Amino acid sequence: MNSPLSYNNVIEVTDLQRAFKQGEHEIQILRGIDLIVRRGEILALLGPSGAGKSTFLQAIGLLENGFTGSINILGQEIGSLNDKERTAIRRDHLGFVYQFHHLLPDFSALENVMLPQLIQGKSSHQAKEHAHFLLNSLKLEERLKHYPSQLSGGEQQRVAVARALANRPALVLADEPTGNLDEATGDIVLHEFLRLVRRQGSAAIIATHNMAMARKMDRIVTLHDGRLIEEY
Ligand SMILES: Nc1ncnc2c1ncn2[C@@H]1O[C@H](COP(=O)(O)OP(=O)(O)OP(=O)(O)O)[C@@H](O)[C@H]1O
Repeated sequence: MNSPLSYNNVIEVTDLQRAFKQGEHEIQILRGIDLIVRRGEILALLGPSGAGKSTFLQAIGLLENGFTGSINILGQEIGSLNDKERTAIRRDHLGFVYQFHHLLPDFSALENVMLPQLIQGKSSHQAKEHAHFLLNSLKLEERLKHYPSQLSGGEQQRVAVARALANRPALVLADEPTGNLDEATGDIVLHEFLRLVRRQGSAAIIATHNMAMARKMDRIVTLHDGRLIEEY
């Protein structure tokens, strides 16, 4: 079997479908999504509210079941894996940033960024060094010992970005990562997020309503009527 590192495509999605029961009815939200993302590519995911962006990100982030179609991550067909193997893929190859940061409140900024690395098996020394590096690059060197409640919204979201990148994932999934911030702060955080993602060579799919930022990414895809349309 090839190692995940030998694959050029980080993810291949084929005919992904998802329906939800709403009362008596079944509503088809994703109607057959096809998408290939290559290593290092950064995609903006657009679409009106309710189009299914979060549903799509949850499916390809292996956070939800109930889908049909195929998801292949670094050459591994997800449908053929057991729960333990899926968890390992999430831990080793995927990073997540949400609209609300979901930081652990009783852990400092530094500890929040160390934790995923410790779970992956890095030594405390390695994890600390890399967390320092990420938080310094996000201009949080003065905030390492602060707890989330002692940080501003923009700072909390920058810690969440550092945490998502801590294990150098091949693919970062971000669901409106700056949706909770004012526009100016959101622009700064998204700008720094993109810079770090590019520097470490991760691919990313970023759901956003910020068109100006979307134009700075490599590709723009829009969810419309349950399908993905590529904008050229
Ligand atoms: N668990 C669920 N049960 C029933 N319907 C659901 C469920 N999750 C999502 N939906 C429906 O699926 C549709 C798509 O929701 P989703 O959150 O994916 O949209 P979105 O594009 O991310 O929207 P927004 O930009 O507002 O976050 C919505 O109509 C929503 O009501």
